[in-house]
Amino acid sequence: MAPHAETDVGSANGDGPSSNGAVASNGSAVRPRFTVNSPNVVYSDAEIRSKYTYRTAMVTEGENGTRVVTPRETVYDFKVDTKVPKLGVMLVGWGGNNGTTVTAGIIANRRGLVWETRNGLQAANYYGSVVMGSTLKLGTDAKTLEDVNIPFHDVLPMVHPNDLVVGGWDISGLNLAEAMDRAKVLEPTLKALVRKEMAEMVPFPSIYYPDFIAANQEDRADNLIPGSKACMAHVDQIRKDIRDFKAANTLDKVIVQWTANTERYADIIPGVNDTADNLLKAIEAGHEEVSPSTVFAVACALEGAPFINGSPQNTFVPGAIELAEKHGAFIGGDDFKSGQTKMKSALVDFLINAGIKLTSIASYNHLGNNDGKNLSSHKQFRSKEISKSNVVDDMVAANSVLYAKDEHPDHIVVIKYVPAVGDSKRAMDEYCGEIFLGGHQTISITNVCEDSLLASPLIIDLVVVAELMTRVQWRLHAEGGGNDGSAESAQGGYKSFHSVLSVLSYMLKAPLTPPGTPVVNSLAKQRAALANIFRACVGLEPENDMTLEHKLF
Ligand SMILES: NC(=O)c1ccc[n+]([C@@H]2O[C@H](COP(=O)([O-])OP(=O)(O)OC[C@H]3O[C@@H](n4cnc5c(N)ncnc54)[C@H](O)[C@@H]3O)[C@@H](O)[C@H]2O)c1
Ligand SMILES: O=P([O-])([O-])O[C@@H]1[C@@H](O)[C@H](O)[C@@H](O)[C@H](O)[C@@H]1O
Repeated sequence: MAPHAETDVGSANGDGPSSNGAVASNGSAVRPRFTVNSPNVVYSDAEIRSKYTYRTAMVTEGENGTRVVTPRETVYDFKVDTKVPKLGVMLVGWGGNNGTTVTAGIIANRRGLVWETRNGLQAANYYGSVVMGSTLKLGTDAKTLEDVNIPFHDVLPMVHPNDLVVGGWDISGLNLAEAMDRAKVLEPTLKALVRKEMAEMVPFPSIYYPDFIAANQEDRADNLIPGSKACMAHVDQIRKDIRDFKAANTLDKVIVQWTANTERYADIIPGVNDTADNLLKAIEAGHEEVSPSTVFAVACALEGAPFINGSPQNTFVPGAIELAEKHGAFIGGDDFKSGQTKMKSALVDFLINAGIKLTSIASYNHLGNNDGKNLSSHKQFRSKEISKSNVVDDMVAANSVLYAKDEHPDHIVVIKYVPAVGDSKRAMDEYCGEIFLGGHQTISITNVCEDSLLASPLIIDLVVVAELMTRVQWRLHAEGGGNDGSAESAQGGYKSFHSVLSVLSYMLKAPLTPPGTPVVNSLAKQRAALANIFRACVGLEPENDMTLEHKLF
């Protein structure tokens, strides 16, 4: 089999629809699973259009130190293209633990595999994926007044992960079956079932600039595009790989995700990576401070392929962000939020919103996979330390009752490499807080889980949501303009969301947001933003949890 093969494309276990309302197969417009009965929502063969009133409140200084709060309404039109594309995902670092695990997981789900474990039979599932494993309240049953919940995946037409065509690059040339063995994540019985297919998959050669990842990775770097620093030939080769992969698999779209080793931070140097033009010139000139992940980001922006960074380094230097904006290409990052940080962004939100003064967080974790090995090098650990450390800042800053300006809880992050525990990440956290009248509360958490089995569903969610966002457009609604497209010219054209997809924040430790806009770290708020933006696209109000129907009668 030729190199760069991918997982085959098939329907969801052959037993029914494979995407939201996917009464049609991949690559054609699909009928939604529900319709919204409102004059603000219009369905056509190819689109769902909604008129949505976004309600916020603006606060100004009033007299005598009071504040004045003025409710504000902005009316938007949203438009969702309901054609679910045939989608490819190209992983940078495909032969790593995450890359092999997510690929095997998709094959296992697509084929509806069941395998034997010491605890009995295990069937493939998408647990840990918000899109595939969680639900969303659609409304209240008109007769019983009970909640009606639907799979998150059904709120809008989305790609089904079973239909993803997976490929990618790796500096290690092992085929995916050998790489899966090296990863030591999956049960032998599952590996046996997917081995044949995985053995036919071989990553594209990749770019390797030894200064950016740990020296201990050198011995696996045997599948390389020649050259050890950034150059336009590397950008061009990556663009060509994307195009070839797209053509070979007759794909409508490709999304690229970095799940390769954590790199060291790149220095931000004026004239080198501070603007789009300077970054392109720096690559042209072979500047040593341009990282491989930034070269991938540049190639994707020029190719118009969404690019998501699942590692903590500053891939998105200012020039890379500006380049994506210029080309209207979508980007998202940084660093998959899989275990310890996910707990933290939920727990700290709870503690501070409960009025408990969090005074310290001590976070340790050790792991023995190749990620841990790479992070045992100081500069790479430093990237991770940064992404894991800023995740409570906004929650602390929002509570002026508990914290004075610039006051922060103590927060340390330690990661150690312990080869014997393999992919099983062990995280130990101690949260200390001050309670009523000088009392103290200490919460200790131990979290043991397979690192790659946590990260793989996030890779899927990031791809599915990012793809959907390429099909959502908006414009300000002009009074008198219809929602059916008839008065379109009078209202100005539709445009896409900002290039920086902060809507992906739920899946990422250090969410990238459009320049100058705030970062939201609270897990609950991140999920609400995701769900409510999707609801707005079908003309539904945000879920408000007031349940007045159960209180006022
Ligand atoms: N697993 C998790 O829970 C989790 C959570 C957050 C972030 N991450 C990040 O995801 C990344 C991947 O994790 P993993 O466990 O799969 O690591 P891994 O070391 O098993 O895999 C990384 C792969 O990237 C390859 N690689 C390195 N540089 C490359 C380059 N320039 N081009 C192409 N391939 C390259 C390596 O050969 C390796 O196969 C790491 O940066 C890790 O920090 C993982
Ligand atoms: O997502 P999370 O559990 O907070 O963070 C994890 C770290 O604790 C771990 O050391 C690292 O190797 C993983 O890649 C991941 O970043």
